[in-house]
Amino acid sequence: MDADGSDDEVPNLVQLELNARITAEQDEEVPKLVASLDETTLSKVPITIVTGYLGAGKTTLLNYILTEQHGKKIAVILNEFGDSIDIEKQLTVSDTNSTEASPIPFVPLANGCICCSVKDIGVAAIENLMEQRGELFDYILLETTGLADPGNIAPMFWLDDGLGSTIFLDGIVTLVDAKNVLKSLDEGYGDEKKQEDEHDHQGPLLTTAHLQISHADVIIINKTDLVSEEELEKVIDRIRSINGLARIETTTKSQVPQLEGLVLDLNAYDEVTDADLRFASKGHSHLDPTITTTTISFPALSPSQVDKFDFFLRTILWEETLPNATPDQAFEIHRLKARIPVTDGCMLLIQGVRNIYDTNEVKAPPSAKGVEAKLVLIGKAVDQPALKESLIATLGA
Ligand SMILES: Nc1nc2c(ncn2[C@@H]2O[C@H](COP(=O)(O)OP(=O)(O)OP(=O)(O)O)[C@@H](O)[C@H]2O)c(=O)[nH]1
Ligand SMILES: [Zn+2]
Repeated sequence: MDADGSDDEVPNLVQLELNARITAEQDEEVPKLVASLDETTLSKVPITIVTGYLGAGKTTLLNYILTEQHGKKIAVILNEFGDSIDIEKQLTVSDTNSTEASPIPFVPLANGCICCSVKDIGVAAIENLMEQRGELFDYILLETTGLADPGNIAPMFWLDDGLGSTIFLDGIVTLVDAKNVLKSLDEGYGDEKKQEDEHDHQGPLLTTAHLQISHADVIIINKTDLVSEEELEKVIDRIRSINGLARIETTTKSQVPQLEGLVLDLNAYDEVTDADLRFASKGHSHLDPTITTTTISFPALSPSQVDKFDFFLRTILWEETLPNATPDQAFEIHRLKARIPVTDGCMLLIQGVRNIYDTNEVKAPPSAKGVEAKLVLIGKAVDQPALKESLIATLGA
């Protein structure tokens, strides 16, 4: 885990101050605290990380979801102080269980969802919260603070099955403020600290906005009411050039047309489909000087090249150097997806975030016959020719 991943201890809960008004109607709908978690019947709960720059519309999205009648039991976790106040103000809060005897800082809502606030985030913390609550939820949504780097958060929740966690990472949704995002990308607007850091290194600016866009599986461009159609097109093009893998949606007031595929059921970390990689492979532009998406295509691997390919990945992700080639510029990989056919009829599906990656070997579908291998990289200087040269040289070595 990298330097920032030090959130191993269970964080303190931030007590929501509730001035609860209990109505008879709500009282009936609010589920009571019952059974504790039963390991044997437990299925894993997907967690979606909702990120986005300051004021982009994260809380607006979560409020929208919490008040909609979608028939789903969603636990919303806020990783910030300010928003607990928003939620308290904006939602009719029922607090049947929070007498002195109950330390649980959840706000149960009329549609079966709950909301709570944590100071720090971590798998243990969230599992504890779920256990405390004694109920199963269909989904967990975690709103990070506006300055969070999702590349540090995602690996915490992207766990191997073997670890027996009760939650799994479904994906990362990044809210973008259509009006301010270009400024944020160009100037690190409101982001002075990052900017100072960047001045120490040379090269184009890497802002929080870049990090939040490059790690996203879904990007919701919000506040479209504040920009013209031309401006919106520019925003979409810039974002697409940074992240060619993410699904992009535009909204006003964070009102997503549906939850499935945009906020829930993203499955962004459990498979790599052809469709996932198709868009990224349509050539790349250089609208953003800092972060870009690039696709490296190469022939299917022979079984003896599989280990060599893995060595290539380990070297670029863990050593941050190129085997058998010299990089022209320092590179930095934020996100990686690959579909690699092997000539023995297997297919390698590879997922990566920062320096962590996971390879799944599946039987290649018939449609994969004669298809090239594709490695998609999102990051800094990932489009330099030396990367492909290194790969080809390593496979041939
Ligand atoms: N004009 C306009 N305003 C919006 C839209 N969506 C949200 N807002 C407003 O923008 C402000 C910030 O929205 P939030 O949802 O609090 O943003 P956030 O990302 O949670 O902000 P932080 O938690 O402070 O980082 C609020 O006043 C919202 O009402 C939109 O589509 N158009
Ligand atoms: Zn917020």
